[in-house]
Amino acid sequence: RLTRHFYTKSIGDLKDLAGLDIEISEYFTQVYLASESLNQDLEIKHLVEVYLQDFYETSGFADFSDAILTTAVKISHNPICSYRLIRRAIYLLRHLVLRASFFRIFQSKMARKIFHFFLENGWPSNRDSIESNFAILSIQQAHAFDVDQFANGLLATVQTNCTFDSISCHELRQDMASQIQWLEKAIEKAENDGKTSVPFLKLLLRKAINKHNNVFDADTMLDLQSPCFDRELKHIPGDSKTAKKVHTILYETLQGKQSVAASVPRTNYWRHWALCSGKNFQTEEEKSQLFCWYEFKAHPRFQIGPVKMEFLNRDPDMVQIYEILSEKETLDLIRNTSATMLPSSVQHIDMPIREDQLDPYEKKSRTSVNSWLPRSVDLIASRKIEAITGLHVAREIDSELLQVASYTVGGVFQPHHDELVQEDKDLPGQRIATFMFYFNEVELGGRTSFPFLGVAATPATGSAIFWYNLYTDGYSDPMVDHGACPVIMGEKWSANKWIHEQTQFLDRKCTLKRKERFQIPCNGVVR
Ligand SMILES: O=C(O)CCC(=O)C(=O)O
Ligand SMILES: [Fe+2]
Repeated sequence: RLTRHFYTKSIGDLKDLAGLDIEISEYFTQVYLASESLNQDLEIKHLVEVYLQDFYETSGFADFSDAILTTAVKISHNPICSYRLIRRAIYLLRHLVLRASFFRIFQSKMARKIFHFFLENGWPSNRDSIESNFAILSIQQAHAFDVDQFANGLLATVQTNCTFDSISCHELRQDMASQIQWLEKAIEKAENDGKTSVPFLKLLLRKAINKHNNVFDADTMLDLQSPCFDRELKHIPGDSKTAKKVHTILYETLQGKQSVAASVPRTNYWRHWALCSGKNFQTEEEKSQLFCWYEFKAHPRFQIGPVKMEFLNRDPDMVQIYEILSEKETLDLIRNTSATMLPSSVQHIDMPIREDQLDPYEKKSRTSVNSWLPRSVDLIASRKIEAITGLHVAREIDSELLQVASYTVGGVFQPHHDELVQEDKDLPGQRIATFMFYFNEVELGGRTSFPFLGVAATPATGSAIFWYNLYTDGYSDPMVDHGACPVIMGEKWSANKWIHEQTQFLDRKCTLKRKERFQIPCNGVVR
């Protein structure tokens, strides 16, 4: 193997770890119940107890609605279970295995299996720990999840069996308001689970409140990134419960639950997050232009098998095309990709605010793994894109290789524009259009939001979304910024086909008129 596992970003790697963890726990349970051998080393015995308690507290009782999925999949699909799993591996399992007597006591196939697994794939590292924190905080931030409910396992509308313990709550503390809320939760949890020192947490909380009150400024309260509460906090237990987070106020404003002075910034982050949790900002007038239809004219083949299409937006036109790939085709493409995925990078990021003003967890603009499929593999998909869009796609000069990406729980791609920033001389022109497939349905979250259009697309198996990135004059259309919302539960597989402008020139003529848009026809008719 050339690469280590990416436990927090790659769903396959995470499932591997979950599978191993289940086997380990079953084995430890047997040993613990059956033999006296653990009494030879009381420290190991204690570590095994702690490990098992952690396992049974979370994954051990994993019992989610879908009976078809294996336990390892259910665990990797749940952000809280996955978070606890990664920590169990980093802090508890490593401790255990590194003890000199481990292999003496567990001279078994299982011990060798553990050893080989981590030798081959690498230990979950400090980096995995940071990334899993980031994942949880992305979910919390985008959805304004209440700390109390989130810590007790509520994910939007789904109550799960996994919860955060006092150690997790302590680790999840961030700046200001979030820090205070997580620390209060950590104290509450520590009073019951005894895993962390309550006086220590109280000290941290006192410090956090002082810091908050020092930084808090009522006049600039509604500034863009204020991570504060809406007032100074008193040093009395539970005071923060009656204060509102400025984040929450802004969020509720966008949700339409509150109206706040016009000074509230409407940056695309806030809109992005609100879109992620189901809000829509299109006007009634805009909505009245949307419809779905059977397309049977774009290509002769659609005469006998029309495709289901839907306008999600007009001007710029953005469509979702349904059931364009069969389930088998999506599974084949996933299978062809899985072995070669590496963490995604970005060429640039179109941010409304400067990088140094961002919270640490906003800095990671794209947390997924991806890889590119050879042209021979994506040919069927490319031909379908050609039939639907009327663009040239299949040849080397027409488009980039199909980029398949997958996201685990908490995986995001912050809002950005798909245009190429540094024009690559080898590539024939700008990315005139994007055709993006969804290979699966996401259990919860994972939409693609278009903050400026005020609409988000929902992943549906075998469907795709399509839009033009450029005006007909060749300049980029800023309205089609878009971002991937955090996956709350499940996993997400999508694939981008970036179509280049050069070979389209006979069919998509450029114009001298400024800022005119390409239109997507409905059975040959444009507006
Ligand atoms: O996966 C998504 O929803 C969006 C991905 C995207 O925008 C990209 O890869 O450029
Ligand atoms: Fe994109």
